[in-house]
Amino acid sequence: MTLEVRIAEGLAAMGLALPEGAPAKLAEYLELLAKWNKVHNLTAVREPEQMVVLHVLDSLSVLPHVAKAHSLLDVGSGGGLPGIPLAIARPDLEVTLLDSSHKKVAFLQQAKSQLKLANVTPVCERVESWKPAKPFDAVVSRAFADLADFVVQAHHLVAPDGEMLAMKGVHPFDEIAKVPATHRVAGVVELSVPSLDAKRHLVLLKAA
Ligand SMILES: C[S@@+](CC[C@H](N)C(=O)[O-])C[C@H]1O[C@@H](n2cnc3c(N)ncnc32)[C@H](O)[C@@H]1O
Repeated sequence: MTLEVRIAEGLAAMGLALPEGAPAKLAEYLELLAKWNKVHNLTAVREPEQMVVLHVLDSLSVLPHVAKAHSLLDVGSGGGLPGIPLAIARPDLEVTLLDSSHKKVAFLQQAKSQLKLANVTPVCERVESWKPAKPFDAVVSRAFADLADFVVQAHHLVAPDGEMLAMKGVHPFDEIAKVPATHRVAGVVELSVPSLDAKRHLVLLKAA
């Protein structure tokens, strides 16, 4: 089975209808990530089936929860996760990929140009000191920081009626207890990722 067919199968299992050509582009992204990974060590996940599940399908499990957003910031994007799969799934969504590592952002620039992702903007900055021209409707992170640090470091980047979304594994009860009083947990959604034998939760945070 090709990567593209495996991705299409996973998307169908999740009930996600993506634009024409998206599975091929997602496969091209994984191939580019695997190629760069040989030299630059961008992600510990290297096996193709694991890349499909842990990178593409895991990232896209967030898609229904950013349906109303017009702009999205991926904080600590690394190799572009979850931001690049979301940008491929939603060409109308303006996606900014932020990372403080020059090496990671060089890869994100390459991915933008090779995959022709007109809606993607890579940025090399530290999140806590970055001052963009406009705040974002959705500020998302995966494997970036605990909830309290995510709120403290990234809250200034969220539009007044926007939302922060943190991708987590098991229900993060302990982290939720430490969310600063400036913010409230608006919801904790259990995410379903086909072929993944582990828990996934999305924590939604809003200004209190
Ligand atoms: C564990 S990686 C996660 C990458 C990606 N989100 C994923 O799920 O595969 C965390 C990333 O956060 C970036 N990072 C750490 N501190 C940062 C900061 N203060 N501002 C921006 N990026 C930061 C690191 O360079 C790294 O690429």
